Amino acid sequence: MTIERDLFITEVALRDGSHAISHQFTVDQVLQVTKALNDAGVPYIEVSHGDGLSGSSLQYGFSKTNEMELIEAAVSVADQAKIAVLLLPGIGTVKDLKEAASLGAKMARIATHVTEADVAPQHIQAAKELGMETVGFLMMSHMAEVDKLVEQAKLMESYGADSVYVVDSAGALLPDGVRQRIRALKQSVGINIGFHAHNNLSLAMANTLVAIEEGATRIDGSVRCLGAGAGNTQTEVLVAVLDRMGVKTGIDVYKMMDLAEEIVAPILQTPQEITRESLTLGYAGVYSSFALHAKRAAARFGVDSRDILTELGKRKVVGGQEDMIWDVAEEIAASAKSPAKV
Ligand SMILES: CC[C@H](O)CC(=O)C(=O)O
Ligand SMILES: [Mn+2]
Repeated sequence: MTIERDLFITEVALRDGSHAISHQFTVDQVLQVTKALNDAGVPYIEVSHGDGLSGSSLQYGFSKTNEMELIEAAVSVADQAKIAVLLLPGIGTVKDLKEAASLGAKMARIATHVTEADVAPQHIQAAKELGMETVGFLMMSHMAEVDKLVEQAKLMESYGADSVYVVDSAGALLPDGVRQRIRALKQSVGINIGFHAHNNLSLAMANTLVAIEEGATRIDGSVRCLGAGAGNTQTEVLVAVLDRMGVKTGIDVYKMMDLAEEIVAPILQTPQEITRESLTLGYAGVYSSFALHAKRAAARFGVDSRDILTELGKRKVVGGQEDMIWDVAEEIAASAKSPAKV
């Protein structure tokens, strides 16, 4: 039976949510969550370290369980859903992609900074050769003007991506910024357009609805908001809202509610909410995955995590520069001890 869908939701809790729980997913958790999502009718489920394949490291945080074991577990219970993996060129390699594909992953999302799509062709082409559906994932999209974003999306299209995503990694975009970006992409590229939100300014749902209004048909969500920072667009809520709007997602609302409550909520160390750190991420335009690192650095150096994040925003620090979090914290602590003379 083919399920009718007006758009396709990718559930990212088992990848983006990895940041929120310091990459501590177990095989058992992944089995339970994936099976329930699959049975609810979610078409794509992303499973990887939070920073993508091979992200497990001192820089980004070590995974409790090897992600290939998690991918294999997810594939074993997903008889309808496709398992997706995220890869950041420079962190993950073509070898990782091959391994994930051999385990049954069917979608590769190749993520680059919004101005650096030109590091993606090799990985996109390798994913296509492996028979995977392929996404160009333009992170920190708020940092690029619309024209630049269009240029980069066209590059992703030229490399063979099936879809291109506007990724609001910092949860910093306002609805009008989403509207302009999705509208411009819709007019300029011929592939599917996707949107990935973070809820740091409590705008994930509103921004996602604007993206859909402007023609995005690939949408990310995280159940119970299990994603970096304040999480992503809450999948079970999105499914309910779209159902009320008459938009077909092919996903069962009650099953989503049940899995959110009974399977995902118990995994959370603390409920996902907009804390002062996550609000600062959106306010200052900082990568959502920096929240926990900044909180730890703040505790270590006895400084305010908001000062660290605000300074990172001013310096336009991007993913891959996590070591800067500690440098900035140390600098703030040092300048507090010896304030500059005026
Ligand atoms: C570090 C990768 C990042 O978490 C990808 C992503 O979901 C985003 O940029 O929002
Ligand atoms: Mn994200």
